[in-house]
Amino acid sequence: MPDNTVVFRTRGLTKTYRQGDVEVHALRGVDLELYDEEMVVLLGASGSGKSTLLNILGGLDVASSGEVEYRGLTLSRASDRELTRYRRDFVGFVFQFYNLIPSLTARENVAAVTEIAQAPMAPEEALALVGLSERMDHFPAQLSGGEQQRVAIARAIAKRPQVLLCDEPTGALDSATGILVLEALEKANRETGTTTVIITHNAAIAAMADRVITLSDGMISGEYRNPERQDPASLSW
Ligand SMILES: Nc1ncnc2c1ncn2[C@@H]1O[C@H](COP(=O)(O)OP(=O)(O)OP(=O)(O)O)[C@@H](O)[C@H]1O
Repeated sequence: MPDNTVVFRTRGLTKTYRQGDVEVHALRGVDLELYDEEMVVLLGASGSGKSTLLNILGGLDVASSGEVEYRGLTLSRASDRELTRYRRDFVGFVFQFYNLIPSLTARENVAAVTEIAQAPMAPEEALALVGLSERMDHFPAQLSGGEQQRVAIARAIAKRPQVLLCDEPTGALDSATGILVLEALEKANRETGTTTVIITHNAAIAAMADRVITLSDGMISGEYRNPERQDPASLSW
């Protein structure tokens, strides 16, 4: 169960992209708390700023103004070197496209990360957690899209990250396959206690979260807590 320890706190977060003379205000003052072990779904229309926010939380990008803290570490004032260490030690990422290395098996794709982590799971344990014990020696081209995404989840969780940031993890999948991927994320969150953020424009996914945050035009426009989390198997879209 999530507790009330704050993991992330943002204050007045903005991000402005400049393209020639045009300024795009991707984030326009985001104040947010994320708590230890919780499962958050971040909903919003295309262009609302979801990926921008996730990338700043994950130390892949920096804000234009405002503050972001991760357990007391001020990411908004961290050096590139500190951000690299933060990402390596604390953050797992899952993206819409799986970014697996085609010449390595599922097990080897996961091992490529666990070899450089401090106290990782065995690749076999991470792959079992996402239901892929029978597919460990397959190459990405021999796996379905949903299986490849589950390998990507195994790779992200095998280093036991404190936070798991998922950007449209089911965006490239049909609904039945997407649900298997969400089940893998649900199980990983439940069994490892990793604070998990899933961004999506698919409102049906919100029911599996502890808490749902909505972004519109670069600002938080809504937030609520589900009385209980729905099993992803019961979702449909
Ligand atoms: N590198 C960039 N340069 C310029 N503008 C950008 C850049 N990245 C994002 N933007 C713009 O910032 C705004 C927010 O983009 P962002 O990708 O965060 O939205 P999103 O909610 O994740 O959208 P989607 O669901 O389509 O991925 C959009 O208007 C986008 O065009």
